[in-house]
Amino acid sequence: MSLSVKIKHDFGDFTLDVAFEAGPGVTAVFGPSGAGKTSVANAVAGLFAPEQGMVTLGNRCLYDPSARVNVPPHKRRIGTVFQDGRLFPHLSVAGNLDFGARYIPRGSKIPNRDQVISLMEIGALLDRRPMHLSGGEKQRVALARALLMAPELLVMDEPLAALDGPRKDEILPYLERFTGSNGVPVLYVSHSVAEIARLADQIVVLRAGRVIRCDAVSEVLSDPEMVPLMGVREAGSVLRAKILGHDSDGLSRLAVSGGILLIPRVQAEPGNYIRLRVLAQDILLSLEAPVGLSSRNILPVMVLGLHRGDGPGVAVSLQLGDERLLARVTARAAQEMHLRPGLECHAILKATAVPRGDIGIEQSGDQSAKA
Ligand SMILES: Nc1ncnc2c1ncn2[C@@H]1O[C@H](COP(=O)(O)OP(=O)(O)OP(=O)(O)O)[C@@H](O)[C@H]1O
Repeated sequence: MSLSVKIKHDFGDFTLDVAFEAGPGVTAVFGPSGAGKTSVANAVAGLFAPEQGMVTLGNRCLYDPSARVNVPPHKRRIGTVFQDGRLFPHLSVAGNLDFGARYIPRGSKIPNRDQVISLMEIGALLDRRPMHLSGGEKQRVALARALLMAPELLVMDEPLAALDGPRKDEILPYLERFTGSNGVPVLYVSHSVAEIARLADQIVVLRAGRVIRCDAVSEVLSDPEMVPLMGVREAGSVLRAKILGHDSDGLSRLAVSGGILLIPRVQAEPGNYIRLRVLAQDILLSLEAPVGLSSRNILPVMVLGLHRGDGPGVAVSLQLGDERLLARVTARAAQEMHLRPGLECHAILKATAVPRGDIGIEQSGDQSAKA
């Protein structure tokens, strides 16, 4: 099932002019505040009718003003999850979960209610009203409700934005299960690079109402040209790694394309795949293979390109096996080391540089989508 979006709308002092295709898996819509992300999500969900354009899902046209087509939100087969949960306050959790079922067309493949409840661990909450739920619990119920509508697409608009840091970390594994287990494509609006690195497969980057990039997450996040938009502290790459084993000293051994990495113990069994976000600022470069260094993570890489920003830093994209790595060094170091495309060198990553929040466990049903 693929989503095709082509919309144009003049808000007066802001023009939205966006076109992209989203395939299976999770497609992030990323951009700074005011770039048009929510307007895109609303146009897809049927909550906003742009002046021109077309929205199609699979072979169904959902919106085409020139042909007077505007399928109402509840008939679009799109599950929505917003920042504030938007649960019905007068219904219990069970009532909220069952609400969407009335709009499921006959013959649809309906998800198993008990399985969804257990996936989101909300079995103990079924009799409660939303006002008696925590922010994280509300979002888990909203996720379950969206899934139980048997949607053909899920639209999530900043589903974690209203939660504080620890609450975000708590709900991210549910989102991973959610996006990884059901095979329904997801349009995920966020301005958080960390969330996108962990959850998304593709990314549509918006700036001032236009699409400036639409590609695989691993490509976009490791592109040095994207660093100004991501923010220098957030810039980094996403690596797919297989857990080889857990050592007795508390480190896990991972195979990444092009080498082996050691990082603090990962909470998943050997054989599983994880995605690892490696920040550009946590990578050192060395022309020679370093000896006598405390870091065990020394990977052979080749310089692909450099991007000089306004500050003292240079973003360096690197080829690591089949993957891309992004490093940030000072312009002075880049000059003195004569860093240039084609140069072979060594990337060094401190084992403790990858925080737990930057590790996503891939769900077994989703290997192909995240490959
Ligand atoms: N109904 C409206 N009337 C006038 N302008 C609007 C309307 N809706 C959105 N806009 C404008 O369109 C632009 C994009 O808004 P939108 O909410 O889609 O951006 P966003 O990327 O989701 O931003 P944020 O991350 O801050 O939520 C903004 O400049 C906003 O002021």
